[in-house]
Amino acid sequence: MTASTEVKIYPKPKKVCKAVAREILKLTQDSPQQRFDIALSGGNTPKKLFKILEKKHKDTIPWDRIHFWWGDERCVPPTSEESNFKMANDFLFTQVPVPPQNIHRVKGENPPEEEAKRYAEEIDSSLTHRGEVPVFDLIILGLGDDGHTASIFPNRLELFEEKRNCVVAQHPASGQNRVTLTGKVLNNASRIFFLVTGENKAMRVSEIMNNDEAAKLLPAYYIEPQNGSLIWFIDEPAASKIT
Ligand SMILES: O=C1O[C@H](COP(=O)(O)O)[C@@H](O)[C@H](O)[C@H]1O
Repeated sequence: MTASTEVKIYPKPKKVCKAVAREILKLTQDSPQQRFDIALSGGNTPKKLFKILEKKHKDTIPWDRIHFWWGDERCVPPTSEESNFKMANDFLFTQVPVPPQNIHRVKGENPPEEEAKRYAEEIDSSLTHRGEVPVFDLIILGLGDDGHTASIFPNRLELFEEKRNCVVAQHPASGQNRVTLTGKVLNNASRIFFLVTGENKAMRVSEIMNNDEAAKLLPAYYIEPQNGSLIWFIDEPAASKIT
């Protein structure tokens, strides 16, 4: 964790998600006329965020200017309960006026390697670049219990040196294929928000925040935007072991 990293702690997951939703509103309103590219995280944590975006900001966020992407996706059909797209579709895209052409999903039903290549090309042809690396305006990340982020797992730390935008990675326990952005794309974002809630994340959060030796094995520790900002939005249970 560097000195420029901000850490915001809230009593409950709902407050965490309300704060992130307000930031998204502000960021998108502050860039009038421009498109705004957001990469979403998967897993369970963003569900509350999607509900709040719909409930509180349906009429105020300029949905037509936001393009939605994913930091990672499970290689499953879009109808699967495990699909990160399905979660966002059920709780956000079917509830707010996002133009369908602004939704850039990873096609989890395609052969994984082909899809990683196709998604990398779609990113390259749609986003602006800094150097040769695409720039997301905002990437929202989660933290797995094992310290993974996006689908960069602890056994794949070399993905922070990878030259491609996207690769296929396997979940270490289930072997499930995932398509994930690589470290160079994550760390080239203009902003990264970590959204972390729950006591089960407390140990990993404390290792990262305290710069413990153990953190060096955790992919989330290597999230450090080179030309952007990093904010951790955490609830009190997840922050409870920070010393
Ligand atoms: O597998 C995944 O896990 C992480 C964390 O998920 P959560 O359920 O603990 O919120 C998530 O950020 C990642 O995108 C996802 O595919």
